[in-house]
Amino acid sequence: MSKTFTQGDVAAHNKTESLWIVVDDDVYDLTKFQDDHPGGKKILQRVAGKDASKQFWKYHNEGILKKFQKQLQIGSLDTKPKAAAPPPAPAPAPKEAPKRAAKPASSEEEEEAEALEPFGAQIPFADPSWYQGYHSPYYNETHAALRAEIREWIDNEIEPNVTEWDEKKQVPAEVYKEMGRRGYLAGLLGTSYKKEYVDNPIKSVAPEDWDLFHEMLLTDELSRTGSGGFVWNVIGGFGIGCPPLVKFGKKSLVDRILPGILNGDKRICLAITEPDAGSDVANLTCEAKLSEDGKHYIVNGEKKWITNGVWSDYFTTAVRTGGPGMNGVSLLLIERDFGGVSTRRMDCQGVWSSGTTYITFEDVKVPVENLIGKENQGFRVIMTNFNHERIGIIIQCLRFARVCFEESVKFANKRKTFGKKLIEHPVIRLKLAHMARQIEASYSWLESIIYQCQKTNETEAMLRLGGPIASLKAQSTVTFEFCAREASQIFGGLSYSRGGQGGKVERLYRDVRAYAIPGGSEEIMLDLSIRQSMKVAKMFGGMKL
Ligand code: HEM
Repeated sequence: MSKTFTQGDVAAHNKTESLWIVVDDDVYDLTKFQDDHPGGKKILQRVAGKDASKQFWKYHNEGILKKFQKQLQIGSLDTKPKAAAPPPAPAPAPKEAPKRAAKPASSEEEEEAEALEPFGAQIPFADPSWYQGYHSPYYNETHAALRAEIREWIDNEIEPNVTEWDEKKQVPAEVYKEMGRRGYLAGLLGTSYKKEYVDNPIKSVAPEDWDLFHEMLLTDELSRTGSGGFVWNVIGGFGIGCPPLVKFGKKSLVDRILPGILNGDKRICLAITEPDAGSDVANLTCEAKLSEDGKHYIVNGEKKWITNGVWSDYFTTAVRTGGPGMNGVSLLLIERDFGGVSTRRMDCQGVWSSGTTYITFEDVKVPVENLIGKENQGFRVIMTNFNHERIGIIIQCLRFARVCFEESVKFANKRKTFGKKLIEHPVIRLKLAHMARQIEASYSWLESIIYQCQKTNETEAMLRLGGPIASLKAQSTVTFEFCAREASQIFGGLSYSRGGQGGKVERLYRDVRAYAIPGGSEEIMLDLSIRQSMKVAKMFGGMKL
């Protein structure tokens, strides 16, 4: 936007027929837009030809400018200070970057390691503390480079559109493709980076340096959009449907279908829950009967609340191949092309753009090569997968809680009631304080668990971390719910209506149950956390009570 104008130029356009305003030293021509302005045209006509920055920021958040700038900005004031040169694009981390993350070397080396440069808006508690220059044993320059790479993409290309996508209940297919093109999908499997299966490995981190903190960061930064629907659209089905294939599928099956998925051309989801079996997985009824020649399973049954099902090419499906209970369950990779698969979109309270689906399988003929793991031993695969799923839920919930906090802090610093800004009222600060303490405590526990996952093999993690992960899942959904509620009270009516300044909070409030119920409800999680932890402590020879 190279054109410059004087104050006088702008002042000359102070009529309905030619209506210009200034916001933050930039000049906008609202002549055509005034009739479409959701706040009304009269309010714009009152500030025609003037600097309307103060009025603008009173009624809108940053997203509005991002969205409309291209269309309405015609230039800047000649008095606008020159922008500083943009920071250099994130470069691949140098090979010799200090490897503090989850690989603390000698204590001497650790002492020498400096905290990373501050990053982001520097609002305390709105980002994790290492974004504000706090020391951390978990992160190094590769994490900082990845963080900058994702944030740039989200801020510029995703966030401005998320509300529209949520209302349409669909994210353009191109965005999932872009996830593949950027090499993100290959890093979201709860294991090492799958470089050999992708055309473009991730830019800012060498695949051999990839760790679970990079994975956490990716999910966390995607969640800054403040939309469970968006996050689930791009990684929901994939993040839970693909890991069982990668970890337990036959090599020939993995080689055939994984590249299409990781490059963003094909989509996969996890189909476990049924109309009559949710957290009670051992009771599922969708059946798979082996054909007489032993070459196929014939699958019949229904699945419900399946994220991404409507758009999926592949379904990692729990089926009954044996007798009742957990020892008769197997996992099959069902392909839509086999025929007999019907998907219907479900209307739900939240996560609108995630594509929650009802599926029917009618005489679907599935080759035995598509069995994931061993016959009748699918329950173990499902249980292993749960840890990864729950950690994903925890990361998202804690970032959503931070979004509620961040939106509240920003709003409380501009909205005035009874002659004072909201932030000057102790009752509002108390709300923020209760939000922050829960977010930070939960996040520190999350970092510790991620570190344990990194140090522990999958079986040990399933046994020893299953209890703490279940507990933290409940802790994070309760924290999210609390923050969504308190943010909503702070925004008042603005978070009761959809869109606008309280739009993110309103949306997240609706998304809460999509986190508190699936992946193990709060009640089941809390009970499991104690049962599992006690059982494992006994198994490992401790707790002689
Ligand atoms: C670049 C110029 C502007 C654009 C693109 C714009 C755009 C919008 C949009 C999209 C909304 C819908 C609510 C939302 O999504 O936030 C809105 C609402 C509103 N706008 Fe503007 N606006 C502009 C300038 C202004 C100015 C200068 C004023 C005041 C003098 C104003 C006052 C309002 C009011 C009062 C509302 C209703 C807020 C509510 O529902 O609580 N707008 N505007």
